[in-house]
Amino acid sequence: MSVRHLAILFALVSLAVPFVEAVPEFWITLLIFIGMASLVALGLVLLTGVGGITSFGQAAFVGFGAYTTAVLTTQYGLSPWLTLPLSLLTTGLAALAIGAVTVRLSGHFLPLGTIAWGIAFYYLFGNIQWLGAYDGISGVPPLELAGEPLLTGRSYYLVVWVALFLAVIATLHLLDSRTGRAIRALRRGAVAAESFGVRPARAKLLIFVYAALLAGLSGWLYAHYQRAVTPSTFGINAGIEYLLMAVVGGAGHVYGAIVGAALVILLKDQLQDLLPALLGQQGNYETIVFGVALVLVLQVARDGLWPFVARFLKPPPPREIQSAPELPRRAMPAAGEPLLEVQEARKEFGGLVAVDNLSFSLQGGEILGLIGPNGAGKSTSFDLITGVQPLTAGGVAFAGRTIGGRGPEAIAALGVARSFQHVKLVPDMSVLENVALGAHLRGSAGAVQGILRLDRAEERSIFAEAARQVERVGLAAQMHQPAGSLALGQMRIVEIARALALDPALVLLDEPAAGLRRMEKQDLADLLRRLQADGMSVLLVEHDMEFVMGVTDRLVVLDFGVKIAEGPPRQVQADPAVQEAYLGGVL
Ligand SMILES: Nc1ncnc2c1ncn2[C@@H]1O[C@H](COP(=O)(O)OP(=O)(O)OP(=O)(O)O)[C@@H](O)[C@H]1O
Repeated sequence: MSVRHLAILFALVSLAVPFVEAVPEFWITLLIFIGMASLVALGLVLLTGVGGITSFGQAAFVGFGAYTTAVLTTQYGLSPWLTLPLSLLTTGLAALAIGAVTVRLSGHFLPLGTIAWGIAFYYLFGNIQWLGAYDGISGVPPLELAGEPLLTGRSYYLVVWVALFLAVIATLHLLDSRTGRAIRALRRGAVAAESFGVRPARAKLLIFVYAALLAGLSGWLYAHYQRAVTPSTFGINAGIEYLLMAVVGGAGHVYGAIVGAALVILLKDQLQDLLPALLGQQGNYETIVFGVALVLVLQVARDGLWPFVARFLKPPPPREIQSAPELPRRAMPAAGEPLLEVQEARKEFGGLVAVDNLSFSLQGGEILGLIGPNGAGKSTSFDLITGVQPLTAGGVAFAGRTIGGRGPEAIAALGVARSFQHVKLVPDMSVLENVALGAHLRGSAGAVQGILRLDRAEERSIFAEAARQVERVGLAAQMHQPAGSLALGQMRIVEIARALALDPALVLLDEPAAGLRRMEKQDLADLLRRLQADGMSVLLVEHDMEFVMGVTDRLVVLDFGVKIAEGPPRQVQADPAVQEAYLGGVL
């Protein structure tokens, strides 16, 4: 059975539950809570599991959704269905404001930030008199459907679970879209994603707001089910429980959210009776058990429980490549015209001058080698050209435009693509999907189009292009394998395919031949010559001198950040200063 079949079966069975008389009311209540919690956990799967943003404060957004509808229905007499968009709007705006500050935090400051506002909102809800202070708001009206109030658990159950299934479908669609690829790429660090046009702060804010909206929806459902709201439901304890659900179920796996929510809620229900009976006194002991469980899960099964379930299921079939209209191509610069001009570029790291007033130029259709001993400043030069590192002084111009000082996305948009010395692929994404990320800037579909599946035509074109580039670099046989399963040398070639998917005028390749066998190096040299014949320019950093000598038109040699030679390969090879820099060993 495949994941898809299991999901459909599960959906059918769960939607049939309220119609089965034999299911006790008590179970219906538990299942309603599982459904509402799954919505929050689903947001966390995207936010924490996929996007790498650990949030302890998600319960506060449940509170925003719940309080908005409680206030609007009890104090202003609005109909509950009318308050749904307003609850989502309030939650979304709150998330935009909080997220704009939070997602920019790095390392442990980010989860700490979420704890801080998780606690802050609990006290805020509890101290505002018109929100009922710590007593909260009661008398929230029930939802009505076709004029009938949904007062029974069985009728409410369907609303909750239909909302959950719609949210699952929306999240699956989002992940399988241009935006989803960008979000998944971000977890492995922002540099590669940025170099292909993803704006990390924007993408992170997007999933922050998306996760908050799911939490707000859960809060809206909660308010009309419980018919009352109190701040204690939306405190930091609840925030920790939601995170536990996502982690136990398998942060990063959409269906793990439901598994985790079910497990935590069922366990909590049992432990709340069992532990006080065992210990002989009342108390929230289940919180301690949850803490221990979280630590154990992180030790034993970092990916949560879903991968254990998925092991028994048929893996999804490889993505089908359908014929689709080609994406628009960029006009290549004229051969021999100046394309890249590096002017007195300087980069200091503290007291260390990594690149020292470096100037060189590269022409359209040229393959230029940037060589030099270890630590000479080659990779730093790449970072300066592609905007990954800001220049300390000097400038860089590309196709007549100043690019020094611009961000990596803006430079990528002009047609500059690169590979990295330390491979930066998303290991659990297929080779094809990794390469498709390279075409990010050639598409335009946003998150909403992705969720509504209005992006299919563009996605077909992006994947057809990605497949072409994978074939172009000779990795057709590995196209559907996870990128992380390839040998290091092949991963470097995948990075070239990803760079080509951007349709660049200039590709910067950082040690592409490292880890390749002799035949593979020959294939790579042939590929570079074919790219050149197509009008592309290449800036190449490479330690394999035989390869460099065979493929480049010209060389620039760096030593301690300073250019010590420049010219045709044979002339540079004979240069005494270059021989000296390499201690006579390599050249
Ligand atoms: N982010 C950084 N912070 C501090 N120093 C750095 C940083 N990046 C590079 N350096 C230093 O700058 C110098 C140039 O490094 P760079 O990686 O550009 O050299 P390279 O020529 O690419 O070397 P290799 O061939 O070994 O990759 C080195 O001394 C390195 O330690």
